Amino acid sequence: MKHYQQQPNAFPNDYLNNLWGEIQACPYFAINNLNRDFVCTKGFSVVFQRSHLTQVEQQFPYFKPYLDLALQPHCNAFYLNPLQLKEGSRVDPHIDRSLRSYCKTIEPPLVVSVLYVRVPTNLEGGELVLRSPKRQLGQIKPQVNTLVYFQGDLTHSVNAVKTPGNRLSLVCEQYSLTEVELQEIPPFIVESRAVQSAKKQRK
Ligand SMILES: O=C(O)CCC(=O)C(=O)O
Ligand SMILES: [Fe+2]
Repeated sequence: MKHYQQQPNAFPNDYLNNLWGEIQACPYFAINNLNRDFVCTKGFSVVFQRSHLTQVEQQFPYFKPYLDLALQPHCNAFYLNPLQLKEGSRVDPHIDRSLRSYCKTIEPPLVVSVLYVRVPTNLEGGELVLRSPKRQLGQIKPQVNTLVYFQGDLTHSVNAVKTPGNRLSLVCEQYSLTEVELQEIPPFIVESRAVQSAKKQRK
C-alpha cells in the first residue's frame, strides 16, 4: 500500500450503531490513557497477539466484524482502540507506536486501520492529516462507515474538532513483529484509565 487507502460503506449500517452503543456502554471507556498528543479524548485499548484473537472476540463480540475485515494477514500483534473526540479535542502529530511500552525497540506498525463509527453532522475540523517527512500526503475528512488504512510509519494528526457532538473512530495499529519482539507483548490485555483508577482506589 502506498501511503493510504479508503474503503467507503465498509459495513452494514446497523453495525455502526451497534458499535457506537456497545463502546459507550463499555466500563473501560474513559478519559484517555494515551500520551500527551491526545488532547481531551476518551477511549480504551486492547493489546493482543494474533494467537489470542478468539479470546478478544469472545470478550468483545462487537469488534469481530471489524477485526474480520480490517486485520492484515501478515500482522501478528495489534493495538486496538476506540477513540472519541468532542468539540475542542485534537490529536497532535505522532507516529503510532503504542506497543513501545512493552518492547522498547519496536518499529512502527505495518498498517493502521481506522473506521469512522460516528461523526457530528456538519463536522468542522477533525480531519486526519497524514504526512511524510517531506510533505503532506493527505487530509481525510471522516465519513461514517469509511474504513481508512494508512502506512504505519506516517506522521499523522487530527485537527481540532470545532463542532459539538462526538467523533468516534475505531483504530487498530497492526504490527509484524519478530518472534523475539512478540515475546515481549502481552497475549491479551485491556488498558483503561477506568481500570487503573479502580485499582488505585483499592490500595
Ligand atoms: O481517529 C483518527 O482519525 C486517527 C486517530 C489516531 O491517530 C490514533 O488513534 O492514533
Ligand atoms: Fe495515531
